[in-house]
Amino acid sequence: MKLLVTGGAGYVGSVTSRLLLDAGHEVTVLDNLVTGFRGAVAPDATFVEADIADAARVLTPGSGFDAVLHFAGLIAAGESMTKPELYWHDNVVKSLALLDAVRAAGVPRFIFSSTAAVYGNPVELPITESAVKAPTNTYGATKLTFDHALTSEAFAHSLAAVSLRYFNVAGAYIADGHEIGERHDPETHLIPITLQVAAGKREKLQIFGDDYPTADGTCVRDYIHVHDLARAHLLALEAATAGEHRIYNLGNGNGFSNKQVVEVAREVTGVELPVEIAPRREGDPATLVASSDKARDELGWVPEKNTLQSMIGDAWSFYRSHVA
Ligand SMILES: NC(=O)c1ccc[n+]([C@@H]2O[C@H](COP(=O)([O-])OP(=O)(O)OC[C@H]3O[C@@H](n4cnc5c(N)ncnc54)[C@H](O)[C@@H]3O)[C@@H](O)[C@H]2O)c1
Ligand SMILES: O=c1ccn([C@@H]2O[C@H](COP(=O)(O)OP(=O)(O)O[C@H]3O[C@H](CO)[C@H](O)[C@H](O)[C@H]3O)[C@@H](O)[C@H]2O)c(=O)[nH]1
Repeated sequence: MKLLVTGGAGYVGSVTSRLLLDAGHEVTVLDNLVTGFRGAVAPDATFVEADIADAARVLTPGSGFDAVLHFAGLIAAGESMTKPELYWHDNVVKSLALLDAVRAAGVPRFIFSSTAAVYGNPVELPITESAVKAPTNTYGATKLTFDHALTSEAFAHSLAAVSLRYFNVAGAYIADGHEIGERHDPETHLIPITLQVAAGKREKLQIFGDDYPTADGTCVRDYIHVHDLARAHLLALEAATAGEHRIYNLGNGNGFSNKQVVEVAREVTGVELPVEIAPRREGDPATLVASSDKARDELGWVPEKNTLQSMIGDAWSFYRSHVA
């Protein structure tokens, strides 16, 4: 297929581009590099440095794209509480402009990076796709809003839309001579921050809150290896059906507390990581654990790298050779 990958200079988009290219697809990456890196774009993809709001430059009528995979966006849940306007603009206003361009160019399929953050504090665990959606942060609210836009787009204009609701993405793609991993600046995610401490780039790790209603008082998250996540996009492309908006949770169904993540990072890196308990971060739900049964049943998706050891191990390997 001829594919447009927005956000292909970022973490998940660059790994997925690699798998798409290796599967024989033709990939154009569109990214404005606001948080991404030119060097992360797959060398055998065509690169267009542009904003998604200007996607019509690439998605011209007759351009013949078979699908858009939309990874571009702002992703820091904490920042979305202090600078919400940035999130509404990038994740909704500009994403709607992208959708206009998709419609005008007649692109039949659209795969969207949605998030576990749409659910907020779950009423029941594990979280299924039909669970109550009550985001506790602006980031999740913007992603849910665009999910709604896709539902109406599929219904009204026969788009084959798929939203993949990722839980916490971790690890690096390390295969066939490629090493592609997470590189956010500033970094806000727990695992790479832990690795920065292990590498001596930060003095200590702050754990945001230890008074949550969880076994050890710290937040619990469901981590998914980026390689498994990228594979789900290839399956979603195959499954996308005109006039339907399909939605799938992608996680492992296992929750790990922030303290457990630190313990495994200590094992993997061999470094005694100094930790300080800090106040809660605004907008953080206590526990997020996925049910991915629907993705398993309908897409045939089975996560293969589902231990924290493998995720933190791959992230550490990438970090030492490419970031530190
Ligand atoms: N990383 C996670 O844990 C996680 C979890 C759930 C969902 N997601 C979603 O997955 C997607 C990718 O996440 P990531 O971790 O790879 O993020 P990332 O920050 O590494 O990549 C995002 C990319 O989008 C680009 N971008 C942002 N706004 C743009 C715009 N207006 N026009 C063009 N390019 C733009 C950035 O330059 C960057 O390269 C995001 O939509 C995010 O919300 C990520
Ligand atoms: O220095 C830090 C950084 C994070 N945390 C904690 O670690 C947990 C995980 O936080 P991350 O920032 O790594 O990830 P989030 O759960 O906030 O969010 C991530 O996963 C979500 C889905 O669950 C979203 O989609 C989002 O894009 C992505 O940032 C949270 O309890 C957070 O408070 C710390 O204690 N210290």
